[in-house]
Amino acid sequence: MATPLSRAPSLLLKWNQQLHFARAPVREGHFRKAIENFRSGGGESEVARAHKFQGVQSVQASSLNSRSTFAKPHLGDNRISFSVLKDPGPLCLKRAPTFLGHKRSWASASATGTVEQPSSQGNSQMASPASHNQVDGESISYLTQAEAAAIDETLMGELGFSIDQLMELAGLSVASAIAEVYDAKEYSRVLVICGPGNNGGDGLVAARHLYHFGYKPSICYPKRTDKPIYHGLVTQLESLKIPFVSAEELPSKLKDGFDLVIDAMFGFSFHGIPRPPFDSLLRQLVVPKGTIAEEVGVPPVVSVDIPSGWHVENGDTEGTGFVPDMLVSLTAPKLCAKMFDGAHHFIGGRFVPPVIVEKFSLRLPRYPGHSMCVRLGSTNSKPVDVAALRISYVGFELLEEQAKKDPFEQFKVWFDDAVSRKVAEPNAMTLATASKDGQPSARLVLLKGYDEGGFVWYTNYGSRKAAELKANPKACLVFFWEPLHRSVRIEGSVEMVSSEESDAYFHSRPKGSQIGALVSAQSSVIAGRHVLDKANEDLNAQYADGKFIPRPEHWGGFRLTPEVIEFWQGRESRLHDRLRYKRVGEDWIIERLSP
Ligand SMILES: NC(=O)C1=CN([C@@H]2O[C@H](COP(=O)(O)OP(=O)(O)OC[C@H]3O[C@@H](n4cnc5c(N)ncnc54)[C@H](O)[C@@H]3O)[C@@H](O)[C@H]2O)[C@H](O)CC1
Ligand SMILES: [K+]
Repeated sequence: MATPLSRAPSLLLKWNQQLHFARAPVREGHFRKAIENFRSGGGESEVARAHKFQGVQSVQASSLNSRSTFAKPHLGDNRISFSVLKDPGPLCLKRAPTFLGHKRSWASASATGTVEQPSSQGNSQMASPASHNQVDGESISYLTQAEAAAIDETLMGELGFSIDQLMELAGLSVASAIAEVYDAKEYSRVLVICGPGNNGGDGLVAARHLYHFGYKPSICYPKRTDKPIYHGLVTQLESLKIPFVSAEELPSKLKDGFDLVIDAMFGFSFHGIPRPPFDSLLRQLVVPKGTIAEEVGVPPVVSVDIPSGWHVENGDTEGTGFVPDMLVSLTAPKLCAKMFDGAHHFIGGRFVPPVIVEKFSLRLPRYPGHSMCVRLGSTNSKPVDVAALRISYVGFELLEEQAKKDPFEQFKVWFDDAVSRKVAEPNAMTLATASKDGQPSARLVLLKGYDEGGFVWYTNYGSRKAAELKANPKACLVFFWEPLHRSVRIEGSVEMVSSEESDAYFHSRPKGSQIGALVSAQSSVIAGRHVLDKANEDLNAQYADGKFIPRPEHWGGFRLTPEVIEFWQGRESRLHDRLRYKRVGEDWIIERLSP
């Protein structure tokens, strides 16, 4: 059923920048006539061809069917907005030379757009010029190649910016975004691969900022541009003793020399397919499907503005398989960013003045605080197929001949592996308990010690888990060490640790945590955060000047004495290794379980 006009979704069609539209003075009457022509000409095949012509993947061919109605077309600079009776969704239209009887100007005129739901504020008939390219509730603009270049030109023309300035801000944004995601201690060795244009310049600037942030950058800059700005950037890096390495000197597995790679090869002026040596450099950044980056020696990759080698508007049209882990879009994302489904997408370039925002009808996210970058939500409009989320567990095994006879020794081997592989919180474990009548509950707690006597954690004795353990002193602990594809499951009976043990641990904790234990009546309902803040403030005042804080009676440890410990090692094709240790008297027997 057609939507009543008053509630019609509004639509903004943006004319393709490559067209000659601007040369023809267009009047509203012309447009009306064009639309009529378009409709009476039978839109279907035209639309389908337009879709192909534009190669814009996000636009599906959809026709202006008989239910479509246009009202009050509004002509902007190079935009046309109007209301249409049509379900929300993407729309594309094209009309060939006779469109307006104005052959030269309108040849191959085409337009794409997205039909929006009317805003709750009303004005459903007319889209605001700033409302194009909305995605996923995060309404931001995605730029064509021509728009990106036009924004740059305007910034450096009538707005008086210099390229050095913009590049400095772009490079600083990239370094700031990297620092938000990749810790300088863990990802210190950063390889910055720079291309011949301004994207490469952004990489050189980012490398300098990363150095000052505490990283250890190296630069691969195989095609240097002979211009003063680039000479200056190179001199600045050399003065910091930042090494320059040739493409030939790089290890074939980049992971052998670097913890992180910055791809600053090509930005929005890229065309065609990458020429040497960038073609082979890019191949070194590809993680083949079905493999794990770490195992094929590819460190995480951060792309500046565009994943290099991708078509600026259509993405990885060459099927290179290159997908960076992080993309830092500059000014506004380019259309190809819609196809980016890596883990982190940021925008940088907090210098866009309102006049640019208006001129190009930009929608940009708000930057938090004083930050130079802002994280975007997922731009991937595909719904997550949870059932399809799977990784291949390759590289480890757990065979009987390798396993220790004693499960505590085996646990130590795996726990130490998890620590040395820098698993985040390797001592985090799920503790499952059950009430007396069998209602299970589970939560994460931290292991604070283990030996042959059992596995120990501390908590509030008034909490739900403590109550359940009192009523039913049996529990299960589960560890999951994802990077190693390992899990350990421990079942047994639980008892409170001695008060001496609890005292000793309590007083080893930082003062803030000791006071925290006094503040919280864990699992009880409270009126608001202020209750905690107030109690915390009072107790801090009470125990100022290093005064001894006694362990509250309601706080202490539990120890689980295991009867069963199972070690699970993920293996290929779901044929995992499972070894179960069962206590039999003083000994342990080991059984292999089917995966
Ligand atoms: N407004 C901003 O946000 C700013 C962004 N900046 C960055 O500048 C780039 C665009 O820079 P530009 O110099 O125009 O182009 P590129 O860096 O993309 O590269 C052009 C460079 O590459 C060569 N080239 C093109 N295609 C190929 C190919 N197939 N194989 C090999 N080489 C190729 C071409 O010849 C040129 O030499 C933008 O993306 C941002 O990163 C500015 O720093 C500041 C303002
Ligand atoms: K790039």
